[in-house]
Amino acid sequence: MPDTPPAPVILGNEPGSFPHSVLAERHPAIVRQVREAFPYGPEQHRALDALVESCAKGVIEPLPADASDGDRWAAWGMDEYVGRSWFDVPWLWSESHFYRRLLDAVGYFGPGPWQGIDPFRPSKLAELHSRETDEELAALDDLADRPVAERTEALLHGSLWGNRADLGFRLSDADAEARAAVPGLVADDGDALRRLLTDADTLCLIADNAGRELIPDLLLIAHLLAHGTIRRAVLHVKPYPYYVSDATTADVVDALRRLTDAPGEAAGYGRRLWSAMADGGLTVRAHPFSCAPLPYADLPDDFRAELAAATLTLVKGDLNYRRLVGDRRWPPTTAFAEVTAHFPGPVAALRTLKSDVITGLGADTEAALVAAEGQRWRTSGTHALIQVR
Ligand SMILES: O=P(O)(O)OC[C@H]1O[C@](O)(CO)[C@@H](O)[C@@H]1O
Repeated sequence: MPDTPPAPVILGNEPGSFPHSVLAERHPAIVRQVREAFPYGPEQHRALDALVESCAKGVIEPLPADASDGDRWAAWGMDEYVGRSWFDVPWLWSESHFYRRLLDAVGYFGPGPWQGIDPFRPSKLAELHSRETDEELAALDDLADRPVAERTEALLHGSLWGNRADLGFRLSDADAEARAAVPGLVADDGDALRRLLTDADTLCLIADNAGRELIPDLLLIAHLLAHGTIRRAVLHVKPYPYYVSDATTADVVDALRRLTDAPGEAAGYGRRLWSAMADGGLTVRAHPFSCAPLPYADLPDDFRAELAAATLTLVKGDLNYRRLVGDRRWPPTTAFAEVTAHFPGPVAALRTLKSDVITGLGADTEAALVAAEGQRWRTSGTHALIQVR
C-alpha cells in the first residue's frame, strides 16, 4: 500500500465497543433465533449450548479432525488462533468463524438429515415475501416510462439502500429500519461509477444480503444487461449461509422465482435474468474465499485473476467494505484509493455504514457527522456511500 501505514486491526475485546457487543450480545441472540426457527434435536441443542458457552467464556477450539475444510481454515489462520479467546483475535476472523461453528452445530455440513438446511432460511423467506418487497417491486411499474439514465440511477440507489435490509443488523438494532435514511451520501463517487458503467464488458457484483438487498441487485443487473450497458455479469454469492442474511445460490433462485411470479414489470426483469442465466449473460459463483475470515488483500490467485479481468467489481455492503479496505481503525480521511490499491481491477463500494470502519471521507464531512452524532453515524445504518477506485 503506497503511503498509508496500516492502522491497528479491530479486535472485539474492548467492553462497550461495537465489535464487543456483536460478540457478546448479537451472537447469542442469533443462536436463540436459530433454535426457534427449526425443531432441532437434542444433539443440535447441546452443540448450540456449547457454542454459546465457548464464545462467552471459552477459547477457539480446533475444527473436528474430519472437517472437509480443515486445510482451508488452517490456511486462513486457524492454528494461530486456536486456544485464544474469541474476543482477542481479529474481529473479522472471530465473527466469520462463529458462522462456520454455528452451521456445524446444527448439522449443516452433515452427514445427516440436517445437511444443507440453511438455519436462516425462514427469516430470509419472510423478508422476500414481505409487504415491503411487494412495494419495492410495484415501484418498477412507475419507473417503466422514465428515461434509461433515470432508471439506472433509481436502480443503483435501490441496490445501495437495499443494504439497509440486513437481518443480523436488525437483531441488535430493531429500530434501524424505521429511522429515516439520512439524505445525501457521506462520500459520493457516483459520477466515476457511471463512467465505469458505460459500455462495459464484465461486471462482477460481490453480493451481500439475500431478500431485500439481492432483489434490487438483480434488478440492476437485469437493467444493465437489457440496455447493453454491460455485456455480462458475474454474481458472487456465499458458498454457505453466513452473517445471517448473506445470499447463497439458493437465495438467488428464491429471488428469481419471486420476481418471475410477481405482477407487473417485475416479472419481465425476472424472466430476462432467468434467460441470462441460461445463455451465460449472468453467471453465479460461490467461491470458498467469499466466506473467508480475511480481507480482500489476501485474495487467492484464481479469484484475483477473475476480478482482474472484470471491467468493474461492485462490492456490496458493510462486511464486504470491511474486507475491501481492511478491518482496521483507519482515520476516516484515509484515502480510499490507497487502502484499495491491492484490488486487482476497478472497484466500487456501495455500502450503508454499519460498523466502525470508514475511509475516504472529507475532513469537513467527518467533522459535521461527529458534531451531529458523536460516533453513532459509523454504525447506525442510516448513512451510505459510493466510493470508486
Ligand atoms: O450485511 P452487511 O451490510 O454486510 O452488514 C453486516 C454487518 O453486520 C455486522 O455483523 C455487525 O454490524 C458487521 O460485522 C457486518 O459488517
